[in-house]
Amino acid sequence: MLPPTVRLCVPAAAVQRSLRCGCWSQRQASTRHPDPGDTPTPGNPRVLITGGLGQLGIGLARLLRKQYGTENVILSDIKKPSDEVYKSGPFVYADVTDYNNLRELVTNQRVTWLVHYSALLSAAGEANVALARRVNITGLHNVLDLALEHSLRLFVPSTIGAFGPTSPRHPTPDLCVQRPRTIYGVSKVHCELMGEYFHHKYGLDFRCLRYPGIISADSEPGGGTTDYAVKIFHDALRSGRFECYLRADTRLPMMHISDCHRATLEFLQAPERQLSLRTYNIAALNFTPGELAAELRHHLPRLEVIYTPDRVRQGIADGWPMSFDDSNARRDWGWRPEFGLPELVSDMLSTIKAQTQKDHPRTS
Ligand SMILES: NC(=O)c1ccc[n+]([C@@H]2O[C@H](COP(=O)([O-])OP(=O)(O)OC[C@H]3O[C@@H](n4cnc5c(N)ncnc54)[C@H](O)[C@@H]3O)[C@@H](O)[C@H]2O)c1
Ligand SMILES: C[C@@H](O)[C@H](N)C(=O)O
Repeated sequence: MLPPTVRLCVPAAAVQRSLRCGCWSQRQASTRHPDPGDTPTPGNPRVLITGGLGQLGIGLARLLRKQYGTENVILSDIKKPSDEVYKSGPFVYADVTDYNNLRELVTNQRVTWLVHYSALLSAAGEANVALARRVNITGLHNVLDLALEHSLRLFVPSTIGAFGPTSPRHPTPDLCVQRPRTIYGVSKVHCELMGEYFHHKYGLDFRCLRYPGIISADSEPGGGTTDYAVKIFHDALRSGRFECYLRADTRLPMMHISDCHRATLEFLQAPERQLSLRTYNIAALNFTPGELAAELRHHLPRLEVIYTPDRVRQGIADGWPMSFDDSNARRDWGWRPEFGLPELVSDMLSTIKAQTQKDHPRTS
């Protein structure tokens, strides 16, 4: 429960900001208007996903829509959706750096859960630190204020990138030294701490999972250090050759996208009394590029991989965890991954082949 002074104080700050920032009506054109529909209840939330057109958002929306109904899950982004996404359910333009834009959306659509996916990932952040600060830090402040003002359940993912070279790396526990050396990592530690602070001080229902590198077949990664583990599948099938920007022995925690989406849903649904932490590591597997290539060669024996380490991404990976200790998530809310390395590789290959067959029926 918020103390009365805080309840009064947060909306006042929001109103001041809304006066400074102006309005957002020019963006209505790109909106597939959601139907505000049934009254949201704790068992039937109304969910807004920010940054929803990246690697993770569309798949999570699909899962949440199965559970809570298509009209109750609104995807948003600053990018234009494909026809398929646009037709699949509600989509609205939302720039997370624009507080008024978000506030109007949350109010008009009676949003009760906010999944905040907008971010610049690790490599993209190093390439544009100023933009990463704006999207990852200002954007986060906007959603935290909104979540507090409207009593939302707020889910924000963190990452293996929230740790740095001085953290224990093999395995990395939930609670330990966190001194990341990327703007991405710094913004995620800031997020973890701000969310937990708002939870302890004002009772905000803040929930955060530290995701490993996520591997998906039908959505592209958006500028991270772990992207190689997606691209290798596409190049292996297309040309039988892959040039890797990490050394063969660079071990990182990874996860199949289905496990990531299921973990997110299960964590969002977990009763508050079961959560002893607000930020949890989740793990599935960890491997090196060399081990991934060896597993791929069980299917494609002639695969050729050459290693040309990229200074920036190798530097980032060298300071990240090699494996994650997720025992708290397993104990508190029953987290269990399903995909090991052989299952992940088989699934990626068959999904990409099926996709290619669908897109180019004569060439495959
Ligand atoms: N994919 C992974 O391996 C991974 C691992 C750990 C954590 N995460 C976290 O999960 C979340 C989603 O990751 P993803 O892989 O889908 O990222 P992504 O880079 O693929 O997508 C991010 C989306 O944010 C959008 N965006 C950028 N600026 C914006 C703005 N001003 N307003 C609104 N949207 C904006 C982009 O258009 C993009 O669609 C991120 O917070 C990321 O840190 C991802
Ligand atoms: C690990 C994760 O946060 C993201 N895939 C990145 O490499 O930046």
